Formats: sequence, C-alpha cells, structure tokens
Amino acid sequence: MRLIIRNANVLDENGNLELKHISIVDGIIESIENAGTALDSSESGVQILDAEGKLVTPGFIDMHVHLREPGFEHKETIETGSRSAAKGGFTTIACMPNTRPVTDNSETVQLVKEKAKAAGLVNVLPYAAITKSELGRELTDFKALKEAGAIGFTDDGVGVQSAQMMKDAMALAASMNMPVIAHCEDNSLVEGAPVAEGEFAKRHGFKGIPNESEAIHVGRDILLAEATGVHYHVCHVSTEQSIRLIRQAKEIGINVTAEVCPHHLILSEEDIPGLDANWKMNPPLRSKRDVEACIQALEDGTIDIVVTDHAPHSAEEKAKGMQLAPFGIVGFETAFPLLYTKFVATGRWSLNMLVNRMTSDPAKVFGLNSGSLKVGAPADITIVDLENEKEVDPEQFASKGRNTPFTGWQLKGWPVATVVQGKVVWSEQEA
Ligand SMILES: NC(=O)N[C@@H](CC(=O)O)C(=O)O
Ligand SMILES: [Zn+2]
Ligand SMILES: [Zn+2]
Repeated sequence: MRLIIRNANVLDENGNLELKHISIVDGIIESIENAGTALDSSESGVQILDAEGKLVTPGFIDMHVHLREPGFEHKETIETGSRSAAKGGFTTIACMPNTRPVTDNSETVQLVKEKAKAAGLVNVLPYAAITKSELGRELTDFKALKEAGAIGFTDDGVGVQSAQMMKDAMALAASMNMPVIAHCEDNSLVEGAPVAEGEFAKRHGFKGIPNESEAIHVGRDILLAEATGVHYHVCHVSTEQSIRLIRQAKEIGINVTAEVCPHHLILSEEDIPGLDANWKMNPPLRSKRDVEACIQALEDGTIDIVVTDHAPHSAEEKAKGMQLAPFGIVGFETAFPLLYTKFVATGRWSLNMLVNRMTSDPAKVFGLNSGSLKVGAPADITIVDLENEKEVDPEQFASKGRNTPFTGWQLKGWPVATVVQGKVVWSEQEA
C-alpha cells in the first residue's frame, strides 16, 4: 500500500521550507523528492494526499497526557483521547498511570496497549506508576512493568513525598535504563490550595500554592538523580525557581530533562477571569515572571520539550467551582495553534523551533524512533494550515473534555490531516 503526500512544504535542517513529494510504503517513508519530480501514480492502489503547499511536519509527540481509561471513561476513553490527539496533529502520546486501577500492574499496561491498538489511531506509549496506587508507600514491580511495555515510571497527579522512596525508585530505574518522570509537588506546602499564590488568590480569599512546592521537589530530585545516575524528567515545569535548578543541573552534567505546557507559556494567574474552574490546573497558572522564565527556558533548551498534560474532566466535575473542582485542562486540540499564533506568527520563535520542541526533541529525550521526516522512518506525519484563522470552540472537540480556558480564542496553525504509520487517521475533509 502506497500513500503519496504531494506538494508538502517541509522544513529542512536549517528551517527553510521546501516543496516535496513524500512517498510512503507500508507505513515507512520510502522517498522524499523535490516537488518538480514527476509522480508515478500509475501503480494500482496508490492513495494521493495533496498537501497543496501546506506545512508538513513529523507527527507531533506528546509525552504527557491523561486518557482516563480504565476507570474514568466518563471523562475520556483511550479511543476518544486518541482521536482528540490525532485531531491536534499528534501521532505519538505517552499516557499517565493515574487511572483506576492505577497502571501499577502488568495487566493494566497491557490493557492500555490493547485498547490503543483497537482504536487504531495514534501510537500510545504507557507509563507505569512508581508506587502502588500512587500512594507513595511501596514501589511497583518495575521489571514486570517494563516487560509489559511501560516506557517510564511516574506517579503523575501527585508528588512522591518521601525522598527515600524516590531514591529507591531512581536507583532501580537507572539499573534498568528506564527514566523517572516526576510530578513535583510537596504536599505540606500546598494543602487545599486551588490556585497559585498571587493577586487572584488574594482577591478571592483562596489559599495559594507557592512556587517552592514545585521547586523543592525539583531540587531534591536533581540531587537524587545525581546520586543514582537515572534519567530524571521533570513534569510540567511552571516556576522560575525550578528552571534555575534545572539549568544549573544541566550545566554540571546531571541527566535531567524537562517539559512545559502551552498554558504555562501563555497564561498567568492575572489572566484568570473569575471563578471558572476551566482555569484550574496543576501546576497552577503562576506569575507573569514565571511565564517569561518558562518561555526563555524553552528557548535556551533548559526546558527540552512541549507537552499538553491533556487532562479531561466532565462539565459536572468542573462545575463544582474553583475550590472543589478537579485540577486539569484539555490540551491536544489547541496546543499547536496556540503556540504557533502566540510565538511563531508574532515573530518571537522560528517555526523550526516550535516544530522541533514538539517532534524531534521529545523523540531525542525519550529515545523514540519517530519525530523526523526521513527516508526509512515511520510515516507519522502532520499537515498544518498556517493561514486559516479559526475560533476555539470546545463543542467541536473530539475529546470528551470541554475544559479549556481558551474558548473563543482566534488562532491560526490548525492541523488538517494526521498520518500514523502511513495511514490517514484524521483529516479535516473527512471529519
Ligand atoms: N495536570 C492536572 O491538572 N491534572 C492531572 C494530573 C497531573 O498532571 O498532575 C489530572 O490527572 O487531571
Ligand atoms: Zn502532574
Ligand atoms: Zn499530568
């Protein structure tokens, strides 16, 4: 089976756009030719996708997402989450283990893989929990979980409170050449606070989440990573202080990498319009200073990659109000348009930088064999319309989650087709 994507505007190594025809056979990129070259479509069974000069990039990779299955299918399923990812241009996603049951056993890892395969949309890479039920008391069976297909260990949703537990986890993971991915949060500094310390919390009388609650774990874990030699990856970085620690750790050669979410690059606590829980997420929106620190850290490579932390919740759950609603916002379907509109269209970033942070950089950090358009690579490809401006309309999301603070934003850079292993898994035309 051959698929040809013609008139694809592809970024070269220097970030220049070149018009190409991409030929794909059995899910692998077979050739990338200059668009002047005559196409042989006489062969039977050739499918042609005309990109019409639109941007064609490696499929986006999202190393931090919540698919909610098993256990919370009213929020999202592996199928709806995968479709939402495909619609957002993502071809590979790594899902967090805070499901019910928690993905702390081989059976659940296998179940996630089977459901993802049955959905047949995007590549789904499961993480497994560090501790049983993410309770922080007892390590999971790392060896069995790795054998079942887990790609790393994390208790995302909560921080591992005990330094000794984290050190044991890191030592074990290091011995197996597996990464530890950490949600950094010291509970004793946070208890019950729904939003960050700052003007918004003051105005509405909320207890605030301080920056140190994140950075204390980052600092602790960097020292433990140094001691154990593990690949330590910091989840959803949101504070200037964490960034300072990561920057210093990288300078002295500690094996630390980090991610940031679009909302922490675009919104601060001052932007929260009122008591709307669609603006409640963990980590919370912080100060403008933190936002600028996150942007600069992504620019200089202190933060390696962009992730969405796609965290769907039902409308009923989000209607409980700022104090009681669960933390989290959806992310797949707005990530690229938001970052393109806010940073590339405004001239602050090159298109190449944004694309790399969502494709080749995550592939490098996690050792994936995707993330670039080259002959012999898996044909995971995204086509993006950089011109068409459209309003964010949660009613149109493929996700079950509608919980976004970006409703009504006018954005450009919408994905129009997504190809996974040579198969068109989503296209605007067919949707
Ligand atoms: N980010 C969030 O606000 N929520 C996540 C948990 C997490 O990523 O820590 C969730 O599972 O809902
Ligand atoms: Zn988290
Ligand atoms: Zn998360």
